[in-house]
Amino acid sequence: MDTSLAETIDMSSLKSALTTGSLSQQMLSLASSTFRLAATALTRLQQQQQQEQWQTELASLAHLPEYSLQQVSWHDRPDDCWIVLNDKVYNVTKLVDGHPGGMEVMMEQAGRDATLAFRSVGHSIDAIEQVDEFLVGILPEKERMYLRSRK
Ligand code: HEM
Repeated sequence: MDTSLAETIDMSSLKSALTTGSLSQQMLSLASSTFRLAATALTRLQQQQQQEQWQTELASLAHLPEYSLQQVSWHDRPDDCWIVLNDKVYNVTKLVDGHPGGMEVMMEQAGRDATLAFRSVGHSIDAIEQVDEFLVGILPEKERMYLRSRK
């Protein structure tokens, strides 16, 4: 093959490879920006939904008395046992004896915030629904970690 023809072919295939490469890079970068935008929008939407859910829950709890963590800590005996779950205060005295997970685990949490301990057990839906019957109050706003009002 004549050298100048070979050079022309190589140059044109190189040019096309480069053009195709940069085009696919641009498409990749566009796709990744779109994905990032969609992910950000989804996160915002989830945060907004979570806020709305908290607002609704807060409104339904407005009638409850507020008890501070210090007040809850005074109820740390088997015959007077309170715990905090998700910023809400529960008088679980009647559950202590009959708790399916045992009295000891319950007493380890007596008078304390038991949110993480309760969650880490992986209680059933039934157990989570049962919690409501022991509800007696809510933490004051400055001590809440989950149920915050919109600022
Ligand atoms: C109002 C509060 C609570 C209620 C109504 C409750 C209810 C229950 C129920 C119904 C079960 C049987 C298993 C299930 O259905 O998930 C259970 C198991 C258990 N609970 Fe609770 N519980 C409460 C608080 C706690 C707390 C604060 C702890 C502390 C770690 C705890 C630790 C456990 C453990 C270790 C088991 C055994 C899990 C197993 O055997 O797989 N529970 N609870």
